[in-house]
Amino acid sequence: MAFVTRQFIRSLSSSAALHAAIKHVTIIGGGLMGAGIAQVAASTGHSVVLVDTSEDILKKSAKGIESSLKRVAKKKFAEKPEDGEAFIQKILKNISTSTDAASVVQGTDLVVEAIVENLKVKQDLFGALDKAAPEHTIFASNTSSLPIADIASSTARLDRFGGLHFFNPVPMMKLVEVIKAPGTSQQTFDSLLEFSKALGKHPVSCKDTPGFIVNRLLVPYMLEAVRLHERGHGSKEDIDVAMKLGAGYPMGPFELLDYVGLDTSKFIIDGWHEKDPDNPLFAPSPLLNKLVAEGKLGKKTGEGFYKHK
Ligand SMILES: CCCCCCCC(=O)CC(=O)SCCNC(=O)CCNC(=O)[C@H](O)C(C)(C)COP(=O)(O)OP(=O)(O)OC[C@H]1O[C@@H](n2cnc3c(N)ncnc32)[C@H](O)[C@@H]1OP(=O)(O)O
Ligand SMILES: NC(=O)C1=CN([C@@H]2O[C@H](COP(=O)(O)OP(=O)(O)OC[C@H]3O[C@@H](n4cnc5c(N)ncnc54)[C@H](O)[C@@H]3O)[C@@H](O)[C@H]2O)C=CC1
Repeated sequence: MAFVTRQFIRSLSSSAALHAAIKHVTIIGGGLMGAGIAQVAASTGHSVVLVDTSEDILKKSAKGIESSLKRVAKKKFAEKPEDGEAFIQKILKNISTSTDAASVVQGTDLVVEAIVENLKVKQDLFGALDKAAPEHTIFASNTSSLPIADIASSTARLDRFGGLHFFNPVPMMKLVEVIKAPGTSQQTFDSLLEFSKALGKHPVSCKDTPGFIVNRLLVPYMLEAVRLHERGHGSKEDIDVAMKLGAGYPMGPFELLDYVGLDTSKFIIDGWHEKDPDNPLFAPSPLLNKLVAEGKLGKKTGEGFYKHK
């Protein structure tokens, strides 16, 4: 009995220590998602290192974070703009940047990866980070569509590896899917749930199944919208208006595809099609492939299904 009690207290205190430990976060990938995750983590008092492959990309990420914070501050401090500026500067002070992931993970409690949606590239990154990061560091991927277990297999810390799937735009979207892979320990999963709550998000628990919850439903819907248009059964404008006014969605499927990025959408579809070639839900779209081949990747490049200013 005394043993059970001592063990129980020990497990409570070590789990409390782990929760308290998620203070220093390294975000790898400063694109749409990584910049948003960095913004939210810094805004909730975490110290953040944002990593990408070049200083130029990191400068663009920092600019994006600053303009997103300006939108938040404008609303929050409408009466006192000078307080808004101090609010922005305080948050920006919590973020530093680096192009050398291996050197910065040495002081981190949690790594959140938000790089390109490619299994091999993610495995190579985590394989290298596994050697550089301390024992206690938890690894998490923001993958939209890849199995967490496959990404984690490049490391020797399967118990300290899980999924943290955020939604775009991260500062606005309340949901985080927390994914427990077969190897993820309960303690790691609890820490990821706690971390999501500390960010002010609403976590849901997911199994490590294709697309988790949201994308398993969203991807077939968005692809079917593109196919409907490809069959000549509706203009993209009409389909978008129909889903906004008829189904209450904030964006139509073509607007959302442009917002997510057509390259990322194609990576997801191609990956699922390769694994399940006979499934008509994941059949590739000639129109989407054409736009990606032309470098029209959506909002981030100024043109996708639509032109963006
Ligand atoms: C086929 C393959 C497909 C694969 C897909 C996989 C991708 C994934 O893995 C998972 C995903 O993320 S899926 C995408 C999920 N996101 C959505 O569905 C977004 C839908 N859109 C919206 O919710 C609103 O249009 C939205 C919130 C974006 C904007 O709202 P509005 O339309 O009303 O426009 P605004 O008037 O500009 O904004 C409303 C308020 O939000 C503030 N805001 C917007 N963006 C912001 C940002 N980035 N940072 C800070 N604040 C931001 C804006 O200030 C405004 O506030 P108010 O002034 O109070 O109105
Ligand atoms: N776009 C979206 O709406 C969502 C995307 N995701 C997922 O998040 C991840 C990132 O997506 P986005 O931010 O949209 O992509 P993005 O293309 O906007 O950004 C990816 C960033 O990662 C950087 N990068 C690539 N390889 C790297 C490496 N080895 N080391 C460091 N940085 C590297 C790139 O330079 C780029 O800045 C993907 O796994 C995607 O599936 C998840 C939720 C929503």
